[in-house]
Amino acid sequence: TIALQHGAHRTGNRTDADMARWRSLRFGQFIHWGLYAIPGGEWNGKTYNGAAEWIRSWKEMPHEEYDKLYRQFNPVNFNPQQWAAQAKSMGAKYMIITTKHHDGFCLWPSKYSKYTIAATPWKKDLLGPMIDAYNKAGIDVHLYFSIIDWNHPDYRASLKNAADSAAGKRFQLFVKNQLAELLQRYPTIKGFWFDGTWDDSWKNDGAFSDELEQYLQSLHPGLVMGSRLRADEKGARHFDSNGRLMGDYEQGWERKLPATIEDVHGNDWEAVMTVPENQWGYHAKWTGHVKTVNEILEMLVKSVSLNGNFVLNFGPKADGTFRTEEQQLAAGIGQWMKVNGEAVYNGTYAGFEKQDWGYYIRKAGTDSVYMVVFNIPVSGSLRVKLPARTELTGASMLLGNTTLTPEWIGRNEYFLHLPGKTTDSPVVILLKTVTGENKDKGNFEKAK
Ligand SMILES: COc1ccc([C@H]2[C@H](O)[C@H](O)[C@H](C)N2C)cc1
Repeated sequence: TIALQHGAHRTGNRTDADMARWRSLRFGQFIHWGLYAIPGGEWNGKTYNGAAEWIRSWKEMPHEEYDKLYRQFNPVNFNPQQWAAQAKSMGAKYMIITTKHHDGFCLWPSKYSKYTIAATPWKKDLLGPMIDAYNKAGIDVHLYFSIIDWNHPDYRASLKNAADSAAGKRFQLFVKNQLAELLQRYPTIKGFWFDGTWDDSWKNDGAFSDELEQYLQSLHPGLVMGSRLRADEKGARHFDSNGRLMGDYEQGWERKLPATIEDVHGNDWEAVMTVPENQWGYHAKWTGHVKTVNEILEMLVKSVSLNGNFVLNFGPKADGTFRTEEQQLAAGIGQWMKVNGEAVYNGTYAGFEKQDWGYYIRKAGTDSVYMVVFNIPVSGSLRVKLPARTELTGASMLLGNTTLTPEWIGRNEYFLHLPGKTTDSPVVILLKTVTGENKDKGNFEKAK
């Protein structure tokens, strides 16, 4: 291995209570909200086909025009209690809010910048009421923070000369001050979700990112921060130059999921997902495929079955309301979660061989294994293949609490026959299993 000062400082996952809590929550809501919601992907009658929150980078969007938008930001319909109630009914257990996206506009009245909510007609802090409302609804809040800051005069993508280096140093202090300010103003937050850390100016100063992470942990012990913050001294990101994960969980799964348990290398991880193909901030005209409730549920269940968290993104409008599609998704997901959420919360990799009908999820540290069925076979019979020396002693569908009698079909395989009625939502079955050492004679004797 390569000797590293600023690589990973830990092998294996964090085992403390704060990380166990993050791991147990499994389902989060991302919220991208800021000035980009005003144009909503459109400018002067033309549509920006990229991500709406990147419109400032669009050549048809004059920077000075974008930078005046704060003068009209006035979310008169913003109702944080409604936001929190919607998230709670959807079944989200944590929320990640953009405190400052790449454009540098701060949703809180930072004393280190003039480009904040205080300069808008709304004037008031948006983060405080939001965090309070979500916490009151029993939902943890994490703060998204972009290192890239297109508004700050000292931001440099790369440091080419002494002047750049001096600006870079001022900018690093600005970042450190704003993050400390956020922790001081919002002490109940549980973590930072860093973004915008791919430029050379950041990548080439692994020492700073390492010291910053340790500084933030010292201010707020237990803080959960993913792998996007750090670079090691050789410019490696997410995984250090010895291939070891930096940060508390792998944070690279953006609009994509791992395929198998091998893909996550035993690390904690989180996937973040947009509803349309690639829009985080509000875009007036979604084009392309808009994901359905069942598609989102499958991504959530697949993530949990592979030991990960899943975060669904919402992009509120400039006035503070959510678009109909997002309201309907939240309601549809929540309906399923009300009955089946127990298979998601505290869910972990079951250690069973994946079957075609869907996903196994083990309730952390227990013998309770859930089957979440997305593909009901034409036979209506689900093949359940258990690890060697494991016996299936019972099964029940959560919906209607219907008991299913396993039909043993040899060694450690069983059929579960679903009752005739069809359904258009994933079916969750709770399995009761016993493992070799403490099982009765049962079927293994016959099979010998
Ligand atoms: C260059 O490709 C990018 C860069 C940044 C992103 C940002 C999005 O604006 C959004 O904030 C997402 C979470 N983040 C990775 C996405 C793709």
